[in-house]
Amino acid sequence: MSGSGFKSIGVIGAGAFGAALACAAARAGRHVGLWGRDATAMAELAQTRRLPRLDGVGLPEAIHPTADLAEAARADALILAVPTQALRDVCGRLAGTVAANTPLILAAKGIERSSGEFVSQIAAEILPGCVPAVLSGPGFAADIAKAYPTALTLACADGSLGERLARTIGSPTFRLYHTDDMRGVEIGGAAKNVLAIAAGIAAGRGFGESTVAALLARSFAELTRFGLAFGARPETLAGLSGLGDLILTGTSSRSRNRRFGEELGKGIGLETAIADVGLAEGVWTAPILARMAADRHVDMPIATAVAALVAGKASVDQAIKQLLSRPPRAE
Ligand SMILES: NC(=O)C1=CN([C@@H]2O[C@H](COP(=O)(O)OP(=O)(O)OC[C@H]3O[C@@H](n4cnc5c(N)ncnc54)[C@H](OP(=O)(O)O)[C@@H]3O)[C@@H](O)[C@H]2O)C=CC1
Ligand SMILES: O=C(CO)COP(=O)(O)O
Repeated sequence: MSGSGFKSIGVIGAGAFGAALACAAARAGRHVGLWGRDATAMAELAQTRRLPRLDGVGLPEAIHPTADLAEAARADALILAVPTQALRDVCGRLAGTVAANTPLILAAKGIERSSGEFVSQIAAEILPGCVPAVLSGPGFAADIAKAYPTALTLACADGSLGERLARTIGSPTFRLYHTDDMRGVEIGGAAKNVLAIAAGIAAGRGFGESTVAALLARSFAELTRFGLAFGARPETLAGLSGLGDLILTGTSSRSRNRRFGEELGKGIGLETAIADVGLAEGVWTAPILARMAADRHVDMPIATAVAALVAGKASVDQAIKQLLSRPPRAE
């Protein structure tokens, strides 16, 4: 099933999502180089061909694990699947290695906390000769690796290139919708992580599903207000990468962001919760998201409460009291 997409893909970042996207690309008939920074771990993966982080899924034959960045970068298109706060550094390491006009599919979900830049802005700044695209939507890495039916959105300013990229890594079980609204797709992925922390806090604190549902509906209102203020299209925000991913992340304890919130809700301290769940992008995006919203006078009480919590400026009880003291207004 190799279709009319690009022949080879380099996946930069061999964590859960990078490995899952490598499996998807291999399933779509591509030759895949999978780069990870830990040479020992990559050699072990090449030998065992098992992905313990993804419930032991086997590594398809078409995937070549490597710790040589230049080797993985010699591909028709790249997928960048490192954490948002590491993206600038990794793009810098790719500069001088990656060929001009290479499409870069950005898979991280966050906003850079030092600059307030979205992932496509970071890539455009550090690798101006490449063409950014953004992949986001509801899909846990393990589900994608196991070829459970999933649907995500791939955004690229050049619509025909976006469609070609979607054909390159998409398949009947990895359904990729396409759009040219990159900003909308990257905002959905970044904001939903922060808002899912709030849903987790409510669940962890022992409140029922009614509370979580109300919180998620008001979270979606916040995500939409923020997105519109930053140039996103409403249909993108209401689609897979916005509402779709907010539903998945805000309701499933398999989400690290939601689990981080659950731990805080149960009274576990910040540092312990961070260590327990691993990468919860919302922890790092919350403060900058709240600041960007305040600068544009966008009302985001839930995201702002999460930002105060992760900065250690409010306790869970104080944040809840603050939210519940807001007068209900016209919906
Ligand atoms: N997991 C999921 O279900 C999904 C994740 N995403 C997004 O994908 C991104 C990555 O998440 P995920 O793969 O789950 O996270 P993981 O923690 O599983 O993996 C992150 C990977 O990035 C590597 N890494 C971290 N910092 C650097 C750096 N400075 N240079 C090079 N490599 C680095 C890590 O290497 P090392 O192991 O050596 O530390 C690790 O291999 C996040 O933005 C996340 O929101 C999106 C959709 C689904
Ligand atoms: O983005 C995700 C699913 O779409 C994964 O969520 P977590 O990063 O919270 O685990």
